[in-house]
Amino acid sequence: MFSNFSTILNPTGFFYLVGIWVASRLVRALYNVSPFHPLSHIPGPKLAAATFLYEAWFDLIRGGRFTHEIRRLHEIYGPVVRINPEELHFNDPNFIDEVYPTAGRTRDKQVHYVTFATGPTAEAMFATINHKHHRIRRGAMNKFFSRAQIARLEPEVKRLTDQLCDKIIRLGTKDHEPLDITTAYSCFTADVISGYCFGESFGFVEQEGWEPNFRDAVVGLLETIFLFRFIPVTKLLVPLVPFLWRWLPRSLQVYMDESTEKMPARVRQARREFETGTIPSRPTIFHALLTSSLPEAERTDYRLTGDGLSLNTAGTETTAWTLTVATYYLLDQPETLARLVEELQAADATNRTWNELEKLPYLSAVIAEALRLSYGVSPRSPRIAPNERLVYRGRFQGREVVYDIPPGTPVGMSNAINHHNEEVFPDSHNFRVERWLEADEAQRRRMETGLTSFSRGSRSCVGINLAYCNLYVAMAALAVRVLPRTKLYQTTVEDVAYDHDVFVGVPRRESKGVRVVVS
Ligand code: HEM
Repeated sequence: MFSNFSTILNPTGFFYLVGIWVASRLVRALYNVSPFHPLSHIPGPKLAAATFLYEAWFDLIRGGRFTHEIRRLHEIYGPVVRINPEELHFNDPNFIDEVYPTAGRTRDKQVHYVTFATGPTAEAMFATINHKHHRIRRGAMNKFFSRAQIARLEPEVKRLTDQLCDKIIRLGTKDHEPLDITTAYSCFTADVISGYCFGESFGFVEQEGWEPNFRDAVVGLLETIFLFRFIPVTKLLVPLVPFLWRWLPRSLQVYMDESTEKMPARVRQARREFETGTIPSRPTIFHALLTSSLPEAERTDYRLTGDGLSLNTAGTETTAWTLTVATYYLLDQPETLARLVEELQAADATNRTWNELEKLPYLSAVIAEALRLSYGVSPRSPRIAPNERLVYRGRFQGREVVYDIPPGTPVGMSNAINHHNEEVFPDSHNFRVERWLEADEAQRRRMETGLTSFSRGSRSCVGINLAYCNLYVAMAALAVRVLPRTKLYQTTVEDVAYDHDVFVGVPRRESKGVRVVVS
């Protein structure tokens, strides 16, 4: 046996093995583009159908630019495109509910999509492949994020919002330094989530300045997703990160400390309280999961830590970026801000509840438009119907097209494409609040369907109520108290315009952020 092993390890054996591997990839690529492949009838470039290298070129090498390429492919090939050997992409709002149906129809996630998750987050609800498995995990979390539960949090969101507005004004009028407003908003959203989910706010708004915060660390970590997706072996390096501690930037150190020390400690404390029957003063998501009907295997410290970490990352930058996009456009379009302030002042908005704020039409339209142009998760988020044959019927270049989609095919749509469908959102690159107010009933329904910021169906955002509560309460207060005394500083539309994906959509790399000065 050892002599066989050493034969393989000698240079000839090694090249022999590499040769076999390359030949097997070539045979696979040929099969992928052959008429025998079950997706051979779906249009798309042959190279994309042959190999994942096509996608890797745009996402890994060119840095998160595959969604732009997918948009281009739809222009050439129509509403359904085969974007890699196994996966289809759709550009048709009428098909949203087929790709993302409610829990009654089975939808798995695709391994290729979630493979970037590492460590405990690979065990989080978000990364769960199997539909039934996900339903069990999600069932335990839904109640914690229900509208009624979030409404109880409202006084805390209000308190943090006031603290945020006070601090922006205090620091802005003291040192007159330009402020990267996303950093401030990220401090706020991280504090809300930590206060609600983990029983204790991180205190980023309360601290003297805006540092530390998780913003740079989260964006930095999201930058790794394509590396992990296309070269999964690089995930083996992740356990080395704690040993690189003192060479890491400060923001990453704070985040790593949170992930590797503090989050597991919170889980352990919640378990101690659960086991000793202690009633916590502020129950956390971990108490909710431990007291739920989750099976024992689902309640390990490791898995609960994964859920905690993913809640932290999922909710912070998404909400902060939506507030940033709203802020940019309101400052860039003074007449829009004036109309919003007029509505808010007439309604005495800073003393209104979330429920009451949601009834204000102009504020709601500002939030909808900010969600549209901030995208949430910008690239595609595929789903698999393992046992269901989907049938797509649509039109392309004046003729009807019908495609039969075999069970087990990953199918997806992208917010960065959905939100620029010109038939649904004419003049889609402009922030036009009025589109939501002037639309007739039918057009409004089309826009509500086409707005997929929180995704749809069984895997849609579990934090949607928390996100809306933050957005309504914070937007109302910021618009009345902060924005009328704020100006953009060396910031243009390029600093909010979608440029590439890092899971969420972000502007060009040279951007210095949305910077403001307060007087
Ligand atoms: C404007 C704010 C937000 C946007 C636009 C947003 C968007 C999304 C989207 C598009 C998904 C689906 C991802 C996929 O298909 O793979 C998602 C899932 C998720 N979001 Fe959010 N989100 C926001 C805020 C939040 C908040 C505040 C939290 C919680 C604190 C949160 C927690 C989650 C979790 C845990 C999932 C995974 C759900 C599951 O797998 O069942 N999000 N979000």
